[in-house]
Amino acid sequence: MEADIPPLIALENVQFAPEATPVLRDISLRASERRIAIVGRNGSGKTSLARIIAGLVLPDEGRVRIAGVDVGKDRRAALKVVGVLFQNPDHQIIFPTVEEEIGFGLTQLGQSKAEAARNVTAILERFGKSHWARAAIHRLSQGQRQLVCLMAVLAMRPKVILLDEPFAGLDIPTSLHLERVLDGIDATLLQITHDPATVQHYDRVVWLDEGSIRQQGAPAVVLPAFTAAMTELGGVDDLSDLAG
Ligand SMILES: Nc1ncnc2c1ncn2[C@@H]1O[C@H](COP(=O)(O)OP(=O)(O)OP(=O)(O)O)[C@@H](O)[C@H]1O
Repeated sequence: MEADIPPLIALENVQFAPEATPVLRDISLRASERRIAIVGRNGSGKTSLARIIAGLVLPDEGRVRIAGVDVGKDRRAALKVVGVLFQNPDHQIIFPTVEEEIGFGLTQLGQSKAEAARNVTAILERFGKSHWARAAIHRLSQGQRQLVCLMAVLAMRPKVILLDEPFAGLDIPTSLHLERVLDGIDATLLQITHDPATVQHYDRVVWLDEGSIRQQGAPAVVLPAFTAAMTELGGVDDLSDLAG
């Protein structure tokens, strides 16, 4: 029976309150769509939610299962089911060369050095970037470093890829290139964004507001409501009223 198939992303009553202040309040989400967006104001809890879904942070209450894996407890299994692309590539790059950076995640998955090297070669070929293998990462532009991070995540073949504002800081041609690359990816994408235009073709939009899900559903329904609310706030708001 279809109802018995667990959803790819399953959150039940997730609460997160570091320093006793609630950041996420009773979040429940069951989703199996291939393209899911998370929108919300600054400080509404989007990145916190992404970190919990990736298993990088444990919630104070509630259950998180991605493809059936308890990502907070089983870190090795979590690496196989969920990958993360942060807004700033420099927050995730740790190695000096492109091949070392991409290879690291693969050896973390348990691949031998030879197997990892084959997979590094394959992903670089797929993106037409074989000549980057020995390149010093710090010499690449921000957009190029972002692409290295994306290749590193894709090489690990996770079922779900979390994207935290992946277009921030990228110029228009680089953004369009990244958008085309993302559109062609098989995995489920969960994208955090402030730009409704980049996710209007998605399957589902989740609107976070002060740590709770205010609305979720089809982009054609949720995005206009979100944009109208943000525009209204923009008319009266000042920076001292930023959420958080
Ligand atoms: N570990 C933590 N300790 C204390 N406060 C935290 C912690 N993590 C997040 N917060 C607070 O939770 C709130 C939500 O932060 P979060 O980064 O999840 O929001 P966001 O929606 O991603 O914001 P933005 O759009 O500005 O990136 C903020 O007020 C932040 O200061």
